[in-house]
Amino acid sequence: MTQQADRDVVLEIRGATRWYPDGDLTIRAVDGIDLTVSVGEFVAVMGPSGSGKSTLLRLAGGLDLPDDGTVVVDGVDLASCSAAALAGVRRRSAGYVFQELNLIRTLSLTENVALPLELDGMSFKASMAAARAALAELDLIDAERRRPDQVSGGERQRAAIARALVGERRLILAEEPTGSLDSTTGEDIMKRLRERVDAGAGAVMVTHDPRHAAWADTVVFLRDGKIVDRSTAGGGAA
Ligand SMILES: Nc1ncnc2c1ncn2[C@@H]1O[C@H](COP(=O)(O)OP(=O)(O)OP(=O)(O)O)[C@@H](O)[C@H]1O
Repeated sequence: MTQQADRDVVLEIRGATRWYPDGDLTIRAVDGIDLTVSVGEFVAVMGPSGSGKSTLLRLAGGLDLPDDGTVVVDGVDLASCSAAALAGVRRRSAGYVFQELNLIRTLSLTENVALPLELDGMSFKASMAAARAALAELDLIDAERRRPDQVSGGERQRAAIARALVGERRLILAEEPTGSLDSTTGEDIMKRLRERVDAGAGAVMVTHDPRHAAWADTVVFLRDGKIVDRSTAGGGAA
């Protein structure tokens, strides 16, 4: 692999295993998973309830650490990080779109998107400028001064994607990002996410909806914590 190719890898998971005690038994929520994601690559994760999708996403974002195996985000091995360094990776490298979005209700969309940068020590002025650029990429600049409850559900989703990818971040981890949106708005969100990935990010998205998975390049299917199938998807091609 060339150095250039190495730099394009934003997520490298090797043999990741995460287990939970369950009485006398052990639940292997994630059981020896390998997954590599590069810039420009969109991976959808599907599988039945309890198959390990959320656990895998949490490991990828450093919200949880594996009991075995390695997770490398943007060249940083998360196991070697202190708690502070791990928080830094979450602010600088990997952005998470939670199902419930977690936008702060009292802040404008720009302030919401700027927040991770400000927390990372960037000046107010520079972080607001970067937030506006991230909002503009998702066609939200006209709504930048509004608060989350003053915009549509689709606009809130787009703002959450902008926040996940503001600044230098190149990895977006999304949990069913279309939530309760109607199907037209849901498709629009997928299209935006696809465009943002094509512009220079890697994405891993957990979804139950095959129409949304069709926007990905690769779909991985989990069962009992293992990848049981990988297939090539349409990447959004009509
Ligand atoms: N904190 C925890 N403590 C104990 N068991 C857990 C914990 N988190 C997850 N599990 C178990 O690990 C397995 C995988 O859970 P996970 O939430 O990753 O599945 P999922 O595929 O995301 O499910 P769903 O589609 O229902 O959200 C399940 O058996 C679950 O009960």
